[in-house]
Amino acid sequence: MRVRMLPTLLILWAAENETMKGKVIQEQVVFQLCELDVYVTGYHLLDTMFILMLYGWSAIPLMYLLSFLFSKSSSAYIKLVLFNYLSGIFSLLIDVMFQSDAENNMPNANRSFLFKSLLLLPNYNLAMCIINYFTFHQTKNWCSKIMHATNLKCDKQNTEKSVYSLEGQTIGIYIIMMSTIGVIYLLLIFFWETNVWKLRKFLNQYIYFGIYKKYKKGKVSKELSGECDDDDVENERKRILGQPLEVLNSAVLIKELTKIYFNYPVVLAVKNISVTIQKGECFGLLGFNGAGKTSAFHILTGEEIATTGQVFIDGFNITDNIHKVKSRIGYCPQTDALLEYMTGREIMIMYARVWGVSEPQIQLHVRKWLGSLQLEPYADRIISTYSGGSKRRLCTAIALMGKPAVILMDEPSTGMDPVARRLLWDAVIQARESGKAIIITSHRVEECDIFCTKLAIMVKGKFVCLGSPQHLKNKFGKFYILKIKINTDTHKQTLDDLKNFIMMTFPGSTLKQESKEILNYYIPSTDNSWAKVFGILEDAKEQFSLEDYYVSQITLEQVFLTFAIPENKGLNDYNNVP
Ligand SMILES: Nc1ncnc2c1ncn2[C@@H]1O[C@H](COP(=O)(O)OP(=O)(O)OP(=O)(O)O)[C@@H](O)[C@H]1O
Repeated sequence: MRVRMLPTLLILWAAENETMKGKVIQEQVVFQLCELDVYVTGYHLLDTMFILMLYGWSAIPLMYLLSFLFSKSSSAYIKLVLFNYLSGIFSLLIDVMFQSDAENNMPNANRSFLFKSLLLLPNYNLAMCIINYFTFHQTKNWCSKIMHATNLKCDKQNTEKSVYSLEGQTIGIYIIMMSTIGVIYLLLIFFWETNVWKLRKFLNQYIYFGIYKKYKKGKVSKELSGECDDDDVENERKRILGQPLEVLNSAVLIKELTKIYFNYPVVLAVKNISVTIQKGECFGLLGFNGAGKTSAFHILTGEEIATTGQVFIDGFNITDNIHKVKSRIGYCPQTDALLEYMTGREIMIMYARVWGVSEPQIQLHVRKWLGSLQLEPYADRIISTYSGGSKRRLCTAIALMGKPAVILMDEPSTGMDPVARRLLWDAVIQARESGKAIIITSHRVEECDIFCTKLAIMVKGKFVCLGSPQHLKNKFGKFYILKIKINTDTHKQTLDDLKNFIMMTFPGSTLKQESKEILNYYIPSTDNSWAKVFGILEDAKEQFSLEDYYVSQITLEQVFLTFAIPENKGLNDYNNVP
């Protein structure tokens, strides 16, 4: 048994590794090592190749099918490699144990079921092909040499039959099984690919959510009501609910979108959000870690199913027309989705073809996008050699190229240096101005301030504010930032007088920071026009011999940070602003 198992296991190892070319080389090395000429001499090499090709035909679809069980590629890779090794080894052990143990008490029906089940495993079929092929030819060989061997079945019936026959120790049944299960697994993949979306939709929207709603009625009506304290968010919601789809006529329409992860414990990631994004608009989704941005984003890209609510992209409902929607979006995911063994130019050409750019135009089109993100110098290098920032730039170029109606970018500037970031901003502004709708998530608030025309800040799955960056700054930043640079030789009494002057002239102001040279105040903007503030400070500059002063509006980042304090309901309270 050991003699039969060793080459078989080695060949299994060879067959499971990497490319077909690699397999053939490994296989020849194994045959040479084990001195198994029977697999390579004469036309036998063709038989061996045929067996290995059928193994690939059946194993690859099975691995693809099983990969749906995993959400992470790394764990899928490790577990499927283990599955391959173990299924090969154990199926063979089971076969050998039960075939050789005649006194086994297992009923025949069970034994037959067990063997039939093993035939569904490509590794078992491969192993049996290899073993039986060897045994068949070796027996034939010995029979031709030792004419009257007593313990060998050297009768004509045995020696003249084909190795592909279905009787005795031959490989016919295993060849048929590998061919058949390859087709079956491919059909299952096709069925899964075409129906998984409907199945997930049914499970999420009707089964899981139905049960959840039944047992958590109070929580659902409280958390998922969609009502919001902020008037902009509330007005947008009412506008969307009150108008028909045709009137809203938006590139992206998100209507009462909710996402619940039905794990343990259940997570309400997105809670009834509504917003429209028009063509030529760039919508920035801001929020702290865990706010629900990525969940909302994944629904827009079709990676996740919405639990309730609707999303329309370019007029198509994402839940009913996922394939049409996918062909209308450009997507730059958070993790670089690149084929690492292609060059930058090759991958761009591939995507240009996917987008349907005509062949004569492809080179020009690709050159334009490579140039716009300054990727030309690396264009002919393999992607795995790119730096993190260059990979992000390539992902951005792929998302922006072609003719998508909507572009989705998940933290596109992560890992980019300031120059690359500028290029990205220019490219996004250009795409926006060409009439595309862009949705972007970013932790860089200043970035959203530059190119977003509309912003929403998400906190615990809900929008807490909505509007243009300037609108948000005006609305939530009801104070100015005043920085006063004092002379280093200013007397302490003069400094105290200056502080009293500011407090008296701008009641309600707060001294946020004080250093040897700089006083940093937040002063209320209500009742204090820019002209009035500058007029007062010009006088104060003379009176207190100030070196300089600087008045500015609150930054978007400071607006964003006000939402970091959960109890900060009065967002105009600048004592809470960091
Ligand atoms: N697949 C998942 N299964 C269960 N819970 C999830 C899953 N994905 C996200 N969550 C949970 O949903 C909530 C929102 O997560 P999400 O990733 O959408 O937030 P985010 O705003 O994108 O955060 P970050 O800025 O860190 O990417 C979190 O509580 C998170 O733990």
